[in-house]
Amino acid sequence: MAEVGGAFKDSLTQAQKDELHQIALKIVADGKGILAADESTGTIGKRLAAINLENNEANRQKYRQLLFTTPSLAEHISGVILYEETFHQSTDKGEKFVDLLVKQGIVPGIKLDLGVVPLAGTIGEGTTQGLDKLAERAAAFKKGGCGFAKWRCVLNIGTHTPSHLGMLENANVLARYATICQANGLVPIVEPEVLCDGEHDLARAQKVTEQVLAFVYKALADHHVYLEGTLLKPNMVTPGQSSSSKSSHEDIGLATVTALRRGVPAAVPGITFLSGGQSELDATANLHAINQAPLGKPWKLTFSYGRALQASVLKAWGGKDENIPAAQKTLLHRAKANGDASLGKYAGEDAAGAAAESLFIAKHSY
Ligand SMILES: O=P(O)(O)OC[C@H]1O[C@](O)(COP(=O)(O)O)[C@@H](O)[C@@H]1O
Repeated sequence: MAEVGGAFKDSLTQAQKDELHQIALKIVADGKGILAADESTGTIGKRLAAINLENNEANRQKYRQLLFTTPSLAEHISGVILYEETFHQSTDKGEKFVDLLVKQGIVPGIKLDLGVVPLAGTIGEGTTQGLDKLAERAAAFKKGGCGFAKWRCVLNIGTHTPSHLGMLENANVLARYATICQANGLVPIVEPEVLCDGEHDLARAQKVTEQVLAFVYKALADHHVYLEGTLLKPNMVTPGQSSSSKSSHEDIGLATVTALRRGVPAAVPGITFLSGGQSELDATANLHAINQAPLGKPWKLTFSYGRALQASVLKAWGGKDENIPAAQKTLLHRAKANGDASLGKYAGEDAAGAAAESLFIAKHSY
């Protein structure tokens, strides 16, 4: 298509679109989801501190090696998001992590954003930086074997937030990132995370999520983003962590799918939720309830969890070599539970152990 309405020049060839669409479909294949292992150095430091390990490059490599060498990982994991340092790392035997993942049929992805910075003139809101030289970086990661990317924006619910400016700016930066990714052959995962900090109830969380999604998809349309070659990584709609009202998994499933149906075009192939500090068991049960919600769902609904896939793995490992097989077994167990939940076929499990612990950290600055 050369020009439409005199103002649009399609910048992607059909072959580019087909490639992006195929990658997106592979990531949301039935019963599979994403392992978000892209914690930046500061964030992984907090995870390692919990098991008394020093946050140095050797320990970060050791931990990521444990994750990526898990036998049968690809049964329920279709994509892994990497941090830049991890992208350059290899196993002890010298195999690049990226190659190891590709060999297993897992699509490697890369976190392209460079973190949240304050948005001047707002009440504590932020925007996400990293657009400078983004095309060059995206091209290099594509060449190095990545098939997708991630960019996280953060919005918070308060009496006066998110503001119009906060929603507009974050939607726009996500759209700019998305076009740059697509031009360079990477499927952009668009992540507008509405944090669960606060006393708000389920209805407010739903309304804010709907508004944020409306801004995001308006911006993606304005920037001519090819939706079939994107994925969305949203929060689930839950009451605020400090809310006095508690909601059932079914309520959360219904509120989440209702908000998504109002804001996410059917052209988007898949929605891969973040876990946002929910306990492992809640994140799995809520994903199951979302897939069970009695409403039409034109997209795949699966997981892209960081904490809710890794918390009990870290505990089982504890930094000790002899615990690696047990930790890998734990990862496989959680991946399977979430894979089942993405099909609405999670049978539940014992609430014992680490999986039931809340992973929420108030005012968590990433
Ligand atoms: O602040 P960072 O280091 O970029 O990490 C943010 C984390 O948030 C996520 O987007 C979602 O993680 P959770 O599932 O733990 O909420 C991860 O992909 C990522 O590791």
